[in-house]
Amino acid sequence: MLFHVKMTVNLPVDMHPERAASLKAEEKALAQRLQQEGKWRHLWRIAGHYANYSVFDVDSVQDLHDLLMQLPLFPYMAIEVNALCRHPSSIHADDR
Ligand SMILES: O=C(O)C[C@H]1C=CC(=O)O1
Repeated sequence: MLFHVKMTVNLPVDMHPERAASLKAEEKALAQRLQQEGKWRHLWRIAGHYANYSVFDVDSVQDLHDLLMQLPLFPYMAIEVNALCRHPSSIHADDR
């Protein structure tokens, strides 16, 4: 199942810079692992924002929820989820 996810990061202004750097490093490591595993299919920065558009390929809504909740930056993100299905005019056979 494919999901389009928007994540907007809002770190507290008073968060210690070392804590912020540590969370970002943990997030990056997990994000890259999930990309290598094929679960995090796309990761795009939204220009001008500390936010991203992502596409996840997971087995269920529960899997998506569990994945998002384990992200180190999860407590500091506003997350919007949209489920995707195949468009009848798409020429890409790997859409699903
Ligand atoms: O930077 C972000 O958009 C937040 C988050 C998503 C992946 C990652 O490494 O950090």
